[in-house]
Amino acid sequence: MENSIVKATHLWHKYSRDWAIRDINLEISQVGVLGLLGSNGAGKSTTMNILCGVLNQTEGTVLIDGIDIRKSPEEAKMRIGFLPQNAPLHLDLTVSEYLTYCAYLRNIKKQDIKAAVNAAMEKCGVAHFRSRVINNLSGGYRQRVGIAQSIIHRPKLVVLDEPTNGLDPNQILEVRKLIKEIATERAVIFSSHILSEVQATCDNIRMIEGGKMVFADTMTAFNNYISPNSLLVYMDNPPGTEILTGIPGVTKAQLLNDGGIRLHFYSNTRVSSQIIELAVTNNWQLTEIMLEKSSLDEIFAQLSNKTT
Ligand SMILES: Nc1ncnc2c1ncn2[C@@H]1O[C@H](COP(=O)(O)OP(=O)(O)OP(=O)(O)O)[C@@H](O)[C@H]1O
Repeated sequence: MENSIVKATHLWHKYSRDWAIRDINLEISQVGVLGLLGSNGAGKSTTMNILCGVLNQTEGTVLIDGIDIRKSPEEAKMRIGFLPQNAPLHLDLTVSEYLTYCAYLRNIKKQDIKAAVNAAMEKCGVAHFRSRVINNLSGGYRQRVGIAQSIIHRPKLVVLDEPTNGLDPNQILEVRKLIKEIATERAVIFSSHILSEVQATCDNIRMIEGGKMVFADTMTAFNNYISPNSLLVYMDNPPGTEILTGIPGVTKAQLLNDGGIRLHFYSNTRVSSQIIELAVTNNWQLTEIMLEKSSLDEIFAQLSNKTT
């Protein structure tokens, strides 16, 4: 049987007194993007640094392509590309000088360096800036160069720690597109504290909160899990709550102080269209209807409670 690209088992880490991460397990066997979502201080960077062998875990094991990163770090790290939160760029070098330097550090054979640098520049869309000093590139292009250094040795796993942080909306879209492209050939782990960012980029999601893994599944399962299950309705001529709770799928109708009604319903039921149809038929004079979405904090809280 083929080895998993990465398999982390029972990872615990303590910087000083408190545990920064507790019993994190993670396995990737396929190419694609896995999103590591968590609020600030949740433990994402700690996990990523351990996966990349930059930080030694207090407990647990990390296997990269079956190789224990603590026992055979050089061999394991040949299979990993890493873009830490602060990209390790040399601002005074040109793009091609910097990537050539990275290729040397990655022990690429001398005769193969030029081709490796060209391939990484092409893939990341920076070939036309090969002679430009990195200091003179925009944030988005610097991040592309950071991603280029992470794939220069064609690793099986690329780990990107908050790669879109600090970029403007257009740059974010471009970097997301690039991440998806590089993930067609390898496994990519991508961290963010922004839910929409992970939703837009990832096939699978792992959520960390308070150092613990609180959700591990596909993005589709996550979206189903967090799909809204309440809506707010405002009507000038509302019916009694007993009529509303009689609508198939509605579990509870709650009168609000501002005159609105909060309707709770089972997910996957088409309650809003039923309300609209009934309001027209019965002259309830519907003025406003909107789905209520949980905030990320609420989702974290729900998931954390579920697992503790
Ligand atoms: N070098 C360190 N020494 C002591 N504590 C640390 C160190 N680095 C991180 N921590 C603590 O470990 C916990 C997890 O931090 P970590 O940086 O892994 O979180 P994160 O999810 O990456 O957050 P952010 O998005 O803010 O970087 C936090 O409580 C943090 O304060």
